[in-house]
Amino acid sequence: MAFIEYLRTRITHKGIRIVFPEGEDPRVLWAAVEHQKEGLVHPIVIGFKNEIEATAKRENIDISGLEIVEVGQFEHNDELVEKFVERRKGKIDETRARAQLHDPNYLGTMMVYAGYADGMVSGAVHTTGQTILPALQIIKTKKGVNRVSGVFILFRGKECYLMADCAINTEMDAPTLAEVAVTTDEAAKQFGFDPKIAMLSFSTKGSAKSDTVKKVEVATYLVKESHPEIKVDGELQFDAAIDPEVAKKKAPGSDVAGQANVFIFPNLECGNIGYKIAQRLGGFTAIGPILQGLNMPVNDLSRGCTKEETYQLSLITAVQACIAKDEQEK
Ligand SMILES: CC(C)(COP(=O)(O)OP(=O)(O)OC[C@H]1O[C@@H](n2cnc3c(N)ncnc32)[C@H](O)[C@@H]1OP(=O)(O)O)[C@@H](O)C(=O)NCCC(=O)NCCS
Ligand SMILES: CC(=O)OP(=O)(O)O
Repeated sequence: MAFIEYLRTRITHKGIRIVFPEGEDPRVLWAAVEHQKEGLVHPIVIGFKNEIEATAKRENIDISGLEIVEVGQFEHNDELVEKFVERRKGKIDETRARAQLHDPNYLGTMMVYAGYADGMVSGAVHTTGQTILPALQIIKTKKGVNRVSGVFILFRGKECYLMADCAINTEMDAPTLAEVAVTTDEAAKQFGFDPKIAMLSFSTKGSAKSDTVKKVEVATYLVKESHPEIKVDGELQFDAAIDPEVAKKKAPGSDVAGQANVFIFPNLECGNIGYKIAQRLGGFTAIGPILQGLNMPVNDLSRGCTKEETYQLSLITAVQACIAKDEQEK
């Protein structure tokens, strides 16, 4: 089954509400309306009604019946202000909280936090920092997770891979890198993969020596030690990770090299550049960055995303919301 079809089968709860804070953007509006037509996910768009209507008219999108929340007009705004101040415990006062809720990303994030939406997708217009900072401050990390990171799912025909961290952590030491591997393993399993994780480097099994190679080697050790059940190996170059013939030469005996489907990059430069090369030169569809380690599903888009990628990321967000509901019900 194609990956997107598979995702649709994972929407196991009715009426999952996904909020889109960038309702004026044509890609976002198209994705929201696709959900409305399909009926699997209930979209809520944030934005100025007249601008949303103008986009709809220009792009010939039928928005009749679409739920629109105007910034500053949300009927539960006072409750959101109160909950925002309470959550930030002394870091924000009522006046600033009220003003910040005019930022659609803060409004959308607070709607998720307060239970008026089950997940949020933004970032088609805003930078990653603008999109995710409200989630880091308000939704916060899950118990046991120190750093949120961003994973991409890349697919081309039947080929499907995960790559992380492509989005968030500008500085990563060995324990952070190990945590990215562990949370990506969990995400991969949630989306139906049998993860085999390559901890990437410019060196394979000690072929080069440097502090950054050592960092990846230590991170691999930390994952193996803390989670012996995870299939992980490193440090590996990309060719040794993906090509069985190269793996035989560079990493003989490895049960991951040559067959990896999850790639953990040593730093954010590699991660962000790497996924974009696969997308732009390799012809892969890239869905993400999917934020891992947050308490509730909030996901970012690249400003270069297509309308289809926007729709696909919101489908993933809805699957994460279903998983969260299942966990709550346990
Ligand atoms: C994510 C990012 C915006 C965070 O900004 P920052 O200035 O480092 O954030 P701060 O250190 O001021 O922390 C702000 C809050 O977020 C939390 N935080 C920051 N990074 C976090 C992370 N990776 N995981 C969890 N929480 C995090 C902090 O604990 C802090 O919470 P608090 O206010 O409750 O104490 C920043 O790291 C960034 O811009 N990353 C690169 C994003 C990017 O452009 N990627 C490329 C395109 S995808
Ligand atoms: C994920 C990412 O790179 O986002 P943007 O292209 O918006 O910077």
